[in-house]
Amino acid sequence: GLGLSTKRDEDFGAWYSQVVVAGDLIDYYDISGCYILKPWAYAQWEYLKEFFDREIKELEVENCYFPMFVSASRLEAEKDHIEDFAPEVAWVTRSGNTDLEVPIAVRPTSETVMYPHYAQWIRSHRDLPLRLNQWCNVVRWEFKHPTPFIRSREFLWQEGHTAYSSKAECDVEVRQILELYRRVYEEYLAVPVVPGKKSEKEKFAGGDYTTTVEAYVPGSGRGVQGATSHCLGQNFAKMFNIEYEDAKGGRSLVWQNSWGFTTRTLGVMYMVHGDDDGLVLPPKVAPVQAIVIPIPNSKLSDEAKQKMDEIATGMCKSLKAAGVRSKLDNRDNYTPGWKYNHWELKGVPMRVEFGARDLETGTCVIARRDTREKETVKIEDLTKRCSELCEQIQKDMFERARKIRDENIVSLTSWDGFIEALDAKKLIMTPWCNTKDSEELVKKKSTAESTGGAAKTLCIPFEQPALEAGTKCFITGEPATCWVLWGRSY
Ligand SMILES: O=C(C[C@H]1NCCC[C@H]1O)Cn1cnc2c(c1=O)CCCC2
Ligand SMILES: [Mg+2]
Repeated sequence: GLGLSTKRDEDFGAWYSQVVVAGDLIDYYDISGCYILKPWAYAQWEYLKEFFDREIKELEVENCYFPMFVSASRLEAEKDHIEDFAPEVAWVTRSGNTDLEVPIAVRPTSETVMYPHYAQWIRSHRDLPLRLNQWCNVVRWEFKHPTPFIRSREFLWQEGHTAYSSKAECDVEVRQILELYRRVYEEYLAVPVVPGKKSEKEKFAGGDYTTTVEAYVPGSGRGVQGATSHCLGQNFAKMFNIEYEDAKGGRSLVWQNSWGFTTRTLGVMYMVHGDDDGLVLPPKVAPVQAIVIPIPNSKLSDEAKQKMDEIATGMCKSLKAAGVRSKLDNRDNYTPGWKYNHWELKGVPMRVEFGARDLETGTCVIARRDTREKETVKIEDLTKRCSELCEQIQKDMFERARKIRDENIVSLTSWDGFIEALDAKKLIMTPWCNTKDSEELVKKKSTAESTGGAAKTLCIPFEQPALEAGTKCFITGEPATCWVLWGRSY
């Protein structure tokens, strides 16, 4: 289309940078790694937020808001894992011309902000479970190349932080939340994900175990961590002394979870579904699902043109009444061609073309953005058809993405072909002995034997293929204990 000068298969990174601007999602900002979320993108974040917020409230989670500033003493309370993140922490060191006595950190995540207060609030088993969530921004001064939505120095997310009296309750909730993340991707963003457990090397170091939903970006062949739900065990309870008097009068430490998803979800969706004409939005998150474009021609009398506008306005009204988010583009300062290109760049799922001839025949044309198929319908059938198409397009986009994802996962039982598969933009399932050393070895070998970047484990899928007794780990030859999914990743 007019807006994109780079084709997706030519240079995926350049294509993506253009498509997020041409689709009117973001504007660049004068501070590196920061982006402006324009209304077209923010509305999509709101759809995801609306769904997830409603669902966690069903799980009796309550929203709250904690300060974005963290004292150095609190931030450094969790020595072990903070040090390898330290370079990412942004600090406020002065106000006006006056240096602060003690620098203050900007939250990169809120465990250390919240948990000293959890320790104050949780005294008795009657104070449990405590389930809080906040929708907010966080700042991480990343040094890797920033990518809109995927990696930015400030991003929006929700972070849930819960405390229970038993590990069993944590284990249940971890998976309930992970299922909600799967639904965010598969039911709203039409992006298939692999739910699974992170390896010891890849998990959140401060926690007990990490579960994740992993997506696949065909354009780059990379895996991407979609959202994470961690069981923290009692690690933070020990650190912050979050203990309570249990029913028998004894003292116990709480068990905790923390879970988050971010605006990265949107970037993954744009990468998976976008094409050379721009964004392709799944109807569930499309701010406009049907754009109605009347195409008057010069031969029409004024009253005929007036009639067309009235009918087109009526179409929008009827679509809205049926729950289809529609908009009328009858601006007289743009040509139909310009409008087609404009709304294709923005990824609007359906375009309704209404021309002079349609006025006589009482028809209009629906053009699908995903398949580009066109169909002529009677105007009285338009609303019903668009409602049906919203569901059909959502389903078709998901199935198409799943087929492509499945075609790009190969299984290997030895190192042979591993690098070739990575270079062919594949993800790789292998039998594995599940040790940190073997994962380090794969990272080292994949760095040494290719220029495309190291491979890491994305997750140990909960859905495990059969593992024949005696199967060997693909890299160490030791007995394999599971199948694991490898890939280059964002
Ligand atoms: O943020 C988490 C764990 C947890 N935080 C709450 C939401 C879910 C989950 O992401 C891990 N983590 C990632 N990145 C960083 C930190 C960190 O703790 C701390 C310092 C800066 C960078
Ligand atoms: Mg990070």
